Amino acid sequence: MKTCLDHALARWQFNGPVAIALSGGADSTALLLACWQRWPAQVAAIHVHHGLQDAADGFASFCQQLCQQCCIPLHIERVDARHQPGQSPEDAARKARYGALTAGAQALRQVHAVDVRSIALAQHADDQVETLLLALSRGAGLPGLSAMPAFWQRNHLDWHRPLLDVPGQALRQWLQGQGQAWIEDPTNEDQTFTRNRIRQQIMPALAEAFPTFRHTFARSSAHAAQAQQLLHEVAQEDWLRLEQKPSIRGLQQLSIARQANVLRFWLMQQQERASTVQLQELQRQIAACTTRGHAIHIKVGRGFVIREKDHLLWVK
Ligand SMILES: Nc1ncnc2c1ncn2[C@@H]1O[C@H](COP(=O)(O)OP(=O)(O)OP(=O)(O)O)[C@@H](O)[C@H]1O
Repeated sequence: MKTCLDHALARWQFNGPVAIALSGGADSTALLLACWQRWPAQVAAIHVHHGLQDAADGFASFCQQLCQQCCIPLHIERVDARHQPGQSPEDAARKARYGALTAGAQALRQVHAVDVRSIALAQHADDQVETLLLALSRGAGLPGLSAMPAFWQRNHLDWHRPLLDVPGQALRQWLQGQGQAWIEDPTNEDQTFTRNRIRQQIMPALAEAFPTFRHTFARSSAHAAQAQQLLHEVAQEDWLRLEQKPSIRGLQQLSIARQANVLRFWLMQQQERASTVQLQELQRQIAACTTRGHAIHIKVGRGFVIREKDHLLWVK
């Protein structure tokens, strides 16, 4: 009988060869093994050695053994994922991991002669719901509610999440059916992480109250992603109309919603994000800016938005 995993892989299209981001946990072990069974000559693996946990060596040697057994080319990339002051440890580890996976794809090309075009991550349907709930708990806007995309391009690579429709439990059952072990991450039990509390306390309650919640929540995220795409297109049009400069007069002519949308778009270009309160204050000051002498100086992200003649400027 075909499993959800079989169906997900049957629908998945990628430019080969593909490197699986292999942590040694259940999800990426299942993705690697299932891909290798389907496309034995098209699959490689990258493991990122974080050095964050004492267990990191154990994860790396598990990945090494698994890949050796199946003759799958593996690259292990070491990273220093220590976080900067003010940055969350998980955020630092995630950023370091994406850089390391890109470097790993290059190493597979150079050292193993595998011409990797795509990287696949093993996040599944439960991870998607957790991401959406975390976004809701932060009061996120549409970008956060869109949750994780199944496909994007970055650094000349295609990035995929082919398992977003597959429940986590189905992956573990599939591995058990194959007699394949995996490594259980000891931090998954740690209730100080919000994600773990969601997994252990909220997900079972959701399953009881709304049996199809994975599917319907994913549909809501897809609607949010589509609406966000529209907002992005509107921002691009407004930005062109402003002649690609945040002119105060031009901004004043937009509705409050369009103004907020194009301001976020402009700040994104500076790699910055305004909090809701900062954006509201900025808009209040733009509205009040009716005389030559009106100064603007507002903290936004790691810098300030200031008035420079007829325009806004973002400075550090
Ligand atoms: N150390 C790592 N090396 C390579 N890829 C990783 C590593 N850690 C995570 N990934 C990839 O990122 C995905 C999401 O990571 P996350 O930490 O959310 O999940 P995980 O609990 O490690 O998943 P898994 O059950 O696959 O271990 C993983 O499914 C995997 O594809």
